[in-house]
Amino acid sequence: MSLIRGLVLRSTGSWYEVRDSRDGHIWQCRLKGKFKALGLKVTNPIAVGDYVNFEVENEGENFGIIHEIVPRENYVIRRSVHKTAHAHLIAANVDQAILICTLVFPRTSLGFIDRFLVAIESFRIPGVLVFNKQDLLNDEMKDFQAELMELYTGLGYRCLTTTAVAELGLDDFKTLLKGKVSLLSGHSGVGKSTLVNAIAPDLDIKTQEVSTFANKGVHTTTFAEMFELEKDTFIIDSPGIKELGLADMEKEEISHYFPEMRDLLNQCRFNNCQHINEPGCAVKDAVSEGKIAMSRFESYLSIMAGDDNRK
Ligand SMILES: Nc1nc2c(ncn2[C@@H]2O[C@H](COP(=O)(O)OP(=O)(O)OP(=O)(O)O)[C@@H](O)[C@H]2O)c(=O)[nH]1
Ligand SMILES: [Zn+2]
Repeated sequence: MSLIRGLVLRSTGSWYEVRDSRDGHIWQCRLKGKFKALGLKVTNPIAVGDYVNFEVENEGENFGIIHEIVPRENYVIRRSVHKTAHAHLIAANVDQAILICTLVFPRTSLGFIDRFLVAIESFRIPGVLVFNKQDLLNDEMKDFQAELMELYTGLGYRCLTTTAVAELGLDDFKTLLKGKVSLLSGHSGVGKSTLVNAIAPDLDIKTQEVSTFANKGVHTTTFAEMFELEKDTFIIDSPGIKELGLADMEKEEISHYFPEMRDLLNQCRFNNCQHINEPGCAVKDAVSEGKIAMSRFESYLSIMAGDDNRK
């Protein structure tokens, strides 16, 4: 029996919409009875962005049966708040994670940006910040934004500016996406839909809420969806930052997801230093010397303190 390679664009938990890698044809697939997951402890074995090998079940009706998953480059999960419970797989094989931000209407806080970046660092996915609504910034805000862009570019995150409503910066945004699988995130109201609609008017990227019944009561599970903007260019509309939760992250891990702290970590006096108030802390020294931005250190402290990560 010959298997066909395909890309999972959408899933409801029991059905998978799979794009035939040969011709882009869409198949409705279900899992083979004895399907073997990839060993991750997750509630759903397959997510959007997964490549699978499937068998044609019914050519005329476009039904297929998924036999196996192709090993993943990376994946994004929503960790469970309860350590014993399984995590939810959001997406796989993501080339970059883009946060759409705005400094006004609504203002994306620095804490929120940093939480996003910490989450994607933990998944080892490159991060990009797109600052939208340039038309609404006064000079003071523009200066502030320039400082932020310098800060984040210096940390290795690409930064772009756009004005979706006036179609400014859209070429850069398109170039950013071209040939890649991008996860798009951002607070409601930052202009995510406006941006995507401006570059791909035929799409309708409304996030889909799907309710599923689990053993004990009702759960609302949000599944991400993948869209093909043009050949080989895909976006995943991710349900939001809370999906990239830091809930179950170990405290010792967090500093490793701050690129500016990483190289200093073995220079602290105590090897279990939490970089909060220990003497001889290389991270705190770097903060006092201005080598680490105060806003980043504040985000670090707030994540360490377990503050709500949804704001
Ligand atoms: N002034 C200005 N307004 C913008 C810009 N981009 C989007 N908007 C407006 O901001 C509002 C929210 O935009 P949406 O595209 O719906 O935002 P969203 O991020 O998709 O939000 P959800 O649909 O809730 O997820 C709309 O009224 C847009 O017209 C921009 O660059 N400048
Ligand atoms: Zn330290």
